[in-house]
Amino acid sequence: MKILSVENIRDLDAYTIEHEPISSFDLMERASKAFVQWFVSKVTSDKSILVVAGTGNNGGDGLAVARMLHDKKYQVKVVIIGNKDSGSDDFKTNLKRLSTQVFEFDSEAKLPKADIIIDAIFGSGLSRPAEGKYAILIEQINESGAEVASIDMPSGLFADRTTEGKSIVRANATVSFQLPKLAFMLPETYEYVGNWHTVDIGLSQKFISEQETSNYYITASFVKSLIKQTGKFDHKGMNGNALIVGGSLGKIGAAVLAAKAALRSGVGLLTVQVPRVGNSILQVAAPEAMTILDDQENLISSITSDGYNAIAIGPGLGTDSTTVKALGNFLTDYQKPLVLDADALNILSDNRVLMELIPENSILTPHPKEFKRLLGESWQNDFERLDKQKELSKKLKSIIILKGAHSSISLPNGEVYFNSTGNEGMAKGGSGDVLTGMLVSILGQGYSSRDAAILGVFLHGSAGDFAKNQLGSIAMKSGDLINFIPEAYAHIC
Ligand SMILES: NC(=O)C1=CN([C@@H]2O[C@H](COP(=O)(O)OP(=O)(O)OC[C@H]3O[C@@H](n4cnc5c(N)ncnc54)[C@H](OP(=O)(O)O)[C@@H]3O)[C@@H](O)[C@H]2O)[C@@H](O)CC1
Ligand SMILES: [K+]
Repeated sequence: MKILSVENIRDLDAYTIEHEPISSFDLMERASKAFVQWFVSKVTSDKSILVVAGTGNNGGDGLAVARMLHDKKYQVKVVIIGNKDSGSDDFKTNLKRLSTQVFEFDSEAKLPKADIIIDAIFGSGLSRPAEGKYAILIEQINESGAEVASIDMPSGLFADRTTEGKSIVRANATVSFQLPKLAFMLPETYEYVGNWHTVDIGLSQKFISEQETSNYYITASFVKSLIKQTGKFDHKGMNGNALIVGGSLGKIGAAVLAAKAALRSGVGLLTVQVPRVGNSILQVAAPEAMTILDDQENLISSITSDGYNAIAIGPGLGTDSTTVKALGNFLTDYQKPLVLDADALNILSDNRVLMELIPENSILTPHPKEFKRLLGESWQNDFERLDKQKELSKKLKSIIILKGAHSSISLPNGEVYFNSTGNEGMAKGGSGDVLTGMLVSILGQGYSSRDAAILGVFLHGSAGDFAKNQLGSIAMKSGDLINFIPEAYAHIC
């Protein structure tokens, strides 16, 4: 699913109005109806509602929503902020059609009490940070103790650039029209956006398909379209031959998690290269995998490269100088895309000349701290972090999976795919090792690096969602993710 800029969204509205054709008022009716449909599925009619409306089209939506909820027997009050006489045409028409109580905002008075506030002050038309009486109103909403549902955007938050200042509505939920906004993907906006949803309001699919964008939101149907069909005459050689290099004394578990995840993700043959200390642990924990033993007892001192379709390096690897040397020697000769995680990334960050040796189209999977080390610098806000991620992907000609809520997958061509699966229960040690195993397994089956990254990240998150459903986010552990990989596959195959 594309994530469009505010300019594109405005043009999309205009195009739909002209070409469907539909009047702007009727489009607003459709949008408001979609919001109301979502709202009534969540909120019972015994709750008191306060709609807080600006005088643009977001405010127009708010007034239409107030009318529709009133018709459905909800108790609704409306507070308007701004000059009604200079409001948008559709705002004015909706004001005329409204028969509920309407108050004008008075910054000296208290807001009427309500269980739920519907926030319709500003949407995508925000042109500057909220100040003055708008900031006072937003603070009153945030302090009210009511649950807040925002229409299209939390008022005061910019959709596709960073918002200076803190006068932003803190919504429990945001219902966005048709497409998600870039701001929804970034951790720093979560406290304002809350849980977000999109509702279909029939904006032109033709126009959307013609728009150029570098930002995408990964949907299940998109992931489904990437899956290769398997056949009756497949044999293990056709499903690839992958190698995982990792483990050191005390960290063999990381290699085990990666190996088990790889085996559950469809690879035909799997070999794990571990220090000698890891041999029996691996052979018992993952008997389907073969092992290659390093000469060293407790760490990796050389890396083999012969005959594999895909290689992952990193889980539990450690950063001993012998291992650093081994990685350097390996990278000097090896040309095919790799999966690089955990200590492999830490070694690269500490030995930056090695970064130039990363093969094109490799997949790097840092969490934010590892990303910062890899980048060698910090960022002011999440939008800047995203730009830096794109730049680093281009520079390294590799894919970077920046892990977190809505993990972002940046490609060397500048595109970024944001993940739609996963949950807070996955923020535990070992979760990244599971992802690495899944990625190398999928890459080994002949998927391109891009498709492997998208598939792996989506399925990993989806396995996490199934695990949370069954076990709860507190009790689930990273090893549990592996048990739910089959359900994640079943969901999209
Ligand atoms: N178009 C369509 O067909 C559809 C649109 N839809 C809905 O329309 C919304 C977009 O509507 P919109 O473009 O009218 O912008 P909106 O967010 O209401 O605000 C604009 C007003 O706020 C003002 N303003 C801005 N910043 C300010 C500030 N800091 N402090 C004070 N004032 C400020 C700004 O003033 P100006 O910048 O011109 O000075 C202008 O007066 C969209 O989010 C969705 O909800 C849906 O119904 C689907 C169909
Ligand atoms: K809003």
